[in-house]
Amino acid sequence: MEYVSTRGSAATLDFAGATLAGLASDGGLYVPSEWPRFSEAEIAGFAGLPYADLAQKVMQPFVGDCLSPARLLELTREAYGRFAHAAVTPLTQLDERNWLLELFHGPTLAFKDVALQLLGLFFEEFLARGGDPLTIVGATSGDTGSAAIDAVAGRDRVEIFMLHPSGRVSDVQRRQMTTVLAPNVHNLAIDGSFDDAQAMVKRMFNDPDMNRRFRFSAVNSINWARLMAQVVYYFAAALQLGAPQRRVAFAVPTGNFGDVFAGYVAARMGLPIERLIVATNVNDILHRALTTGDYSQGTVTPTAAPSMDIQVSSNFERLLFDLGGRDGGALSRQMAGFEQTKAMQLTNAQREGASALFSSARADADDMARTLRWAWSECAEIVDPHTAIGLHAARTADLPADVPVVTLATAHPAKFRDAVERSTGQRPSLPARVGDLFDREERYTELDGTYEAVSGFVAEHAVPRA
Ligand SMILES: Cc1ncc(COP(=O)(O)O)c(C=O)c1O
Ligand SMILES: N[C@@H](CCOP(=O)(O)O)C(=O)O
Repeated sequence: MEYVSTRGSAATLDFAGATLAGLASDGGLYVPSEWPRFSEAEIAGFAGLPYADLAQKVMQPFVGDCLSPARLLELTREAYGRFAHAAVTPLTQLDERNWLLELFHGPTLAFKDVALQLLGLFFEEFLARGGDPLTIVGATSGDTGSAAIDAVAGRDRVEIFMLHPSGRVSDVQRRQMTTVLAPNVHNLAIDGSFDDAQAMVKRMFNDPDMNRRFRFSAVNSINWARLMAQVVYYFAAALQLGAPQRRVAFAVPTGNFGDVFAGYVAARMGLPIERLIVATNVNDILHRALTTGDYSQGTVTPTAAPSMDIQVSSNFERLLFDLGGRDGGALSRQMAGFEQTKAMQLTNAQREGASALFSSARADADDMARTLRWAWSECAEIVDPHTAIGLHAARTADLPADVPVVTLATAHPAKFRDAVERSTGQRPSLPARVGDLFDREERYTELDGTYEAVSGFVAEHAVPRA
């Protein structure tokens, strides 16, 4: 399998190359040159497989000959053996129609672990084949940071710099990052929003001087390997609900459009998905884009679902590329316009293509609180605020009556226990594996939100190319 850039001019890479590169050198994102497709019989044959085995089958076409099937299976077994639930991503029924896909049984209690536990192993595997040490620079609104740090802390030949917006992540999220004291981990709290942090990361990847000195890679969902691993749980859930004979809809709490893009990939691979419902909070650039075609960046409003406080959704570029005829030159011009003016209109092909599979809903603070209370009082489930936004979208979606709706439960409620307690009166406790979080020492560096401050810090602490 070959990987091409959404902006058309970067070198084509294989899976290992795309994983280590993270972002393409022309500023675009890597995507497979074509979508592998399973037949209905092949999908039916996946039913009942253990999660790690299913993961190997779904991912092998993307990995190609960079890893043998036996080696990929060893890695998926190692990654998913670290999860606290035997099913890895168990499915829970809420009512006649609504299901929750619990994606928070990994080490850091959010869906990011599903991909990042594996990505840490891929880095180790591919770095062992030679080349310069890696400098990972990432941006987080709370969850990617802790999952990525857990995945690479203490690993040889990897240094990680994780930028989070100062004061805008929950206490649990911050401590999950800042109490990891491994020498290769650098937490940077910056003035500004997640979008500012993400823009800085992308700028560093395209800074010629920094690139000459350091070999950068990404742990955000701009890295294709992140999304590839997330495709698997769409198959796992749909198979349990009767796919491929039965169609299933998914409601996905969305910020950077990574998780829901993985659902799109599953559909392109042949999984019969009725609809992908993009659920946003009041930071609703995606809801506006999907309903009116207007993709224009507003200012970020802090909410009780802080991981979704995002107004520039990196992976939307992958969708626009695929729906716009895979024309890298045209997309490059469209994105350059957006980067200059902070606004763009979707083309007719992009709008029509998106509306065939996606719909969207926006939840404000009241919608979220009401849904948290509904889940607790009617279904005896405590969900986290992000999941509540997904559930709000699931419950208000216009779908055929016989289609089950799976809401992705993207984080453990204890990560956001103040917000959960405010709405439900229930304070979820932290699972035992992170129980001493508030007794641990914290270490992080506060930086002003300028590129110079961040790149200067990275240049001082990263391991240069040989
Ligand atoms: C708990 C939680 N839910 C939802 C999201 C949104 O996912 P995505 O950015 O892939 O759209 C995030 C952050 O990415 C998150 O941390
Ligand atoms: N919500 C995310 C934001 C980064 O998203 P990513 O999926 O692109 O890494 C977070 O929790 O950090």
